[in-house]
Amino acid sequence: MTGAQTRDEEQEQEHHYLSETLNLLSKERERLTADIDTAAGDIDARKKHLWDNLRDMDFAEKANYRGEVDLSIKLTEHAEMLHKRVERLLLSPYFGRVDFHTDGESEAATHYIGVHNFSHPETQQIVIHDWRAPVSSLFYDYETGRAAHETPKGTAHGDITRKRQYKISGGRLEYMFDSALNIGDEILQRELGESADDRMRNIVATIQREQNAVIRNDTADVLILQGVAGSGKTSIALHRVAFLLYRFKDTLSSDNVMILSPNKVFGDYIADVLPELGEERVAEIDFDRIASRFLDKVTGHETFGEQVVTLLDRVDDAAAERMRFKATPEFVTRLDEWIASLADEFTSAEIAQRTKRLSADWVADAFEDARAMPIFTRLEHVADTAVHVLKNEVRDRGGTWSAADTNGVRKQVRAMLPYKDAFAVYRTFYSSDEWQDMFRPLGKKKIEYSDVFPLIYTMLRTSRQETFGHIRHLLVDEMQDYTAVQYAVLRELFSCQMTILGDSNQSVNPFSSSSPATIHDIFPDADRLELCKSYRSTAEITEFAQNISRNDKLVPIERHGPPPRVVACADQQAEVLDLVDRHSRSDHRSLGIICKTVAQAAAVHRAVTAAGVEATLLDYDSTAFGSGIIITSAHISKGLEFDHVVVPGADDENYVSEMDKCMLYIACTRAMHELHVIHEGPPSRFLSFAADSGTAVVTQAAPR
Ligand SMILES: Nc1ncnc2c1ncn2[C@@H]1O[C@H](COP(=O)(O)OP(=O)(O)OP(=O)(O)O)[C@@H](O)[C@H]1O
Repeated sequence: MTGAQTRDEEQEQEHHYLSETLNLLSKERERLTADIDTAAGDIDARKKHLWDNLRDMDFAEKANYRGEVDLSIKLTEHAEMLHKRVERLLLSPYFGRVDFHTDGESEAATHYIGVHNFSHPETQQIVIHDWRAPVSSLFYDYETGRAAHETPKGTAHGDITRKRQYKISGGRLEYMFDSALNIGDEILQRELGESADDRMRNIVATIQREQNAVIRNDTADVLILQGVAGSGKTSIALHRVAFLLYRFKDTLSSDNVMILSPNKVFGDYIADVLPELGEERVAEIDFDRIASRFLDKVTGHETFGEQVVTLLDRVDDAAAERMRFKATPEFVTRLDEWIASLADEFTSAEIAQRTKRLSADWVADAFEDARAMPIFTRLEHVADTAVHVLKNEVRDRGGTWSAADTNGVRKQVRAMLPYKDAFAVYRTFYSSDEWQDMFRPLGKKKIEYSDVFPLIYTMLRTSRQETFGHIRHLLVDEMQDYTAVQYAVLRELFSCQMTILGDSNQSVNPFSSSSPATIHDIFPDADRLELCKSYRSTAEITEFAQNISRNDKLVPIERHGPPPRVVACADQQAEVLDLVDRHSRSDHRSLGIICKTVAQAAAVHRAVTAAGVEATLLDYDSTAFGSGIIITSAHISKGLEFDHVVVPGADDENYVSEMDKCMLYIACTRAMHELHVIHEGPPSRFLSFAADSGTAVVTQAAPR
């Protein structure tokens, strides 16, 4: 009875605290709205004044006035940003509370934790702590009992006397839990049980301790994160970016961060996480865009997607061998050695202009002086110096110097190296008998994907190129799909901190994937962390996927749902339509129909839309994720997730190779709540476990 009363009292206190907080936030919103309106009026008035008096102002006055207008605009933008934060806090001001009794103090202090910091406008006391503040680590890293956190005065030791979690939506307290543990399972279970959103969402209220260690690692220059499917790698990496932006706010801004994502759809899917965390979106790039930037004027080239499509269609042993050859760190070493040896092929010769000459010795000295430069930049330097010297001599004697003279000198210097450009250097790398089969262009003007990054690397190492000098943190997702030479390219382009994450079980190209150990060899000083708990899927779906491709380190979350279904059917299209119908009658929102290839996905899309169902096809040209029913290939579905997943075409003739097995694994691990795998002929060999292990319901579709 007393306990119940206490609980009631506590509930009342919490409701009271919430309404007080909302009150303060509302007042702050009003104040900011008024500030923004006044500032907007002020800017308009200043602009008008400037316009009306433009003729009477001198240059300095105009510049001064414009500076003031710019400053007012910046201040207004800042107020608008604060306004947005307050609006967000009004919906859900906080999600956690920690009461911490610092040693030597008379009582415990209560700290509420939310997505943003908020201080009382009059007393300046902190009402809500930003989740990234040092004190908030008490919430993520400790159970009740002894704990410590950093303060400006040093480490504060003491006891956590209470930990509480809240779910507040639309400004209403939906539920709260006291938990002695790290982050109580109940809220986590509820969050995970919800429907998938159209976009990736933030997980700030339920970050787990091992995930927090990744987020708050602020010392690693390069951090390599291996994590099983659904372990929160991508979410955690984005929270880590938000944390670093907060932690280093004086030196790091969103303009200095870039995400290297597998494709544009994925970029769109994750685009909201940082804004939800109060940070601006950051720039994105993918390897295909890097390839276009360097190669568009040099040669046509296969894309990664095209390579995957070709491999899924048919594995050509010779092509596989070429991929393997170019995927290793040793290959980069050989290419480096080859590039370093180019200087030995330079033969200095006399440079002759109409009336003047420079001796071969002069050229050799100029070439030697520029030894720190990449070879083609070095040649340009020699040519520039020669032009400069000769031009001055000619002009000193009253002669004239023309563009043709400059070109003539350049041509002569270029001819001292037997290679016209980086492409010629790269082709010659394969001229030995031993390696000549390793370079096989796809026709006259197109190179294989496996040559794309070796060639770009050769370009970067043989002449100075524009790099991403302003980027100070690069996040690389799907690390297993990139080869050593791609990492070497990244190192040339980005001399900055990196967070590199992926899962070796989800490689899409078995001939050119990299393990965390290989990547660690490339970045020997990197910190290596691992996430083994899988959060996305029910335990049943995770167990099913484990049977396709086992990872003994994986720990499934204890969340249950219906067992996956393996359905034999006579008419696959009809079965897909049945499942679409069944999904539309469920409480869940998203359905992913994931095929092995884009061509298969396009065929299913045609059939489904012909039956009047609205669905989005995601192929290699897609740029946005979309919502509702999505039909795509396993490769494109990487990183995405859906409430329900249907995998059509799970026949033995379709899923047969190691690469197919990877695709099947990726497709199945996209499901959060329900998984249906369907086949018309004999089921794939990778599903043979299903019939006898009891990890799935194996059924025959009802006759139609
Ligand atoms: N601590 C957490 N609290 C709530 N949800 C979580 C947590 N960690 C992960 N999740 C959820 O698990 C799912 C998988 O997360 P995410 O996509 O970041 O994982 P991943 O390791 O990148 O997956 P994959 O490699 O399979 O694409 C998401 O729905 C995410 O919200």
